[in-house]
Amino acid sequence: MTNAPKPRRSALYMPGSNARALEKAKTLDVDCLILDLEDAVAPDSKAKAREQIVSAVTEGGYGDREVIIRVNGADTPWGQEDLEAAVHANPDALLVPKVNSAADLEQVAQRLNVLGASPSLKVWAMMETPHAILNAAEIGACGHDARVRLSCFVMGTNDLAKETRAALAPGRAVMMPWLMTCVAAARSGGIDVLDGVYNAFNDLEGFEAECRQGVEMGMDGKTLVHPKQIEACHRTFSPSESEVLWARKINDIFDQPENADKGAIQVDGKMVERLHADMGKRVIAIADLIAARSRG
Ligand SMILES: CC(C)(COP(=O)(O)OP(=O)(O)OC[C@H]1O[C@@H](n2cnc3c(N)ncnc32)[C@H](O)[C@@H]1OP(=O)(O)O)[C@@H](O)C(=O)NCCC(=O)NCCSC(=O)C[C@H](O)C(=O)O
Ligand SMILES: [Mg+2]
Repeated sequence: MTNAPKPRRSALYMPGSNARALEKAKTLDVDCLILDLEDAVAPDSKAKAREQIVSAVTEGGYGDREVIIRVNGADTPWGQEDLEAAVHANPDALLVPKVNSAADLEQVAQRLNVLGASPSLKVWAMMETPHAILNAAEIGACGHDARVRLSCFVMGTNDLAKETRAALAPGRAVMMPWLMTCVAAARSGGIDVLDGVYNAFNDLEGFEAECRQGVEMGMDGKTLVHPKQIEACHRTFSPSESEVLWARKINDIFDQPENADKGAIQVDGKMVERLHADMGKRVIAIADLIAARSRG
């Protein structure tokens, strides 16, 4: 089954130890918030960050933003307590770091059931290790197993660079095979996939170029490290007016009775098939959902 369309253009990380950021997030026009207990939090601050995240999520105030808690891995001293706390807080999803295989996600799913997690709680997977890339197909296939709750991949390009020693350079040529493998694996499992972060948050030109690259690759959105990045991210990942007009036009044409028996037609000098109309339906659905938001 494929995820229902949902705007996930932007997913802003913030350290759970940063109370100001957790509060400010309530005012930011962002689709998803990733409240981090993992790499953005120093070991001595893990307990405080966990407490702050639980009380922030329990208190609420994040409106229609999707709230995701990134826990520490099960093999760390904090993983089990993070999972318990996150189940108690009941966000929209848990983000599991450094997933290596489908078995890793199955273990998390079992633990969530033991802890009595709400059926609405989803699981997102960080794709950021060499094993994750090599096992991307089996991890993506978890999208078809409702017990595993998998709904989204998040690319971890910093960890991929660290683990492989590949450069995280402008253009990302050397990362491209891994990124596209994960796009294919996500789609094969019917789930979404978000691009990695752009660390140089003051370089908005470079950031926007990387957003455009993500759109071309088929990413659903991008993970962000700073509020400055939200505007360019939404500008790039939102369907443009001309894309929406085109999508409506070809759907209207295929809906006309005289085209009921046609599989391919000519529109404005282009060959258009029903698969293009289906692609357009997704564009229209995402555009309508963005427009329906009170935050704009
Ligand atoms: C990078 C930062 C440490 C910079 O922080 P700071 O120097 O405080 O920024 P500013 O002074 O410019 O902040 C201006 C205002 O914006 C708020 N702010 C800043 N960042 C955030 C944020 N991420 N979320 C919410 N609000 C934020 C400040 O509070 C200021 O507000 P105000 O008080 O009203 O003036 C910082 O941006 C930061 O911590 N970013 C997130 C870092 C993070 O979470 N990293 C982990 C994920 S990245 C990763 O590793 C992905 C993956 O795993 C991989 O392997 O690639
Ligand atoms: Mg990482």
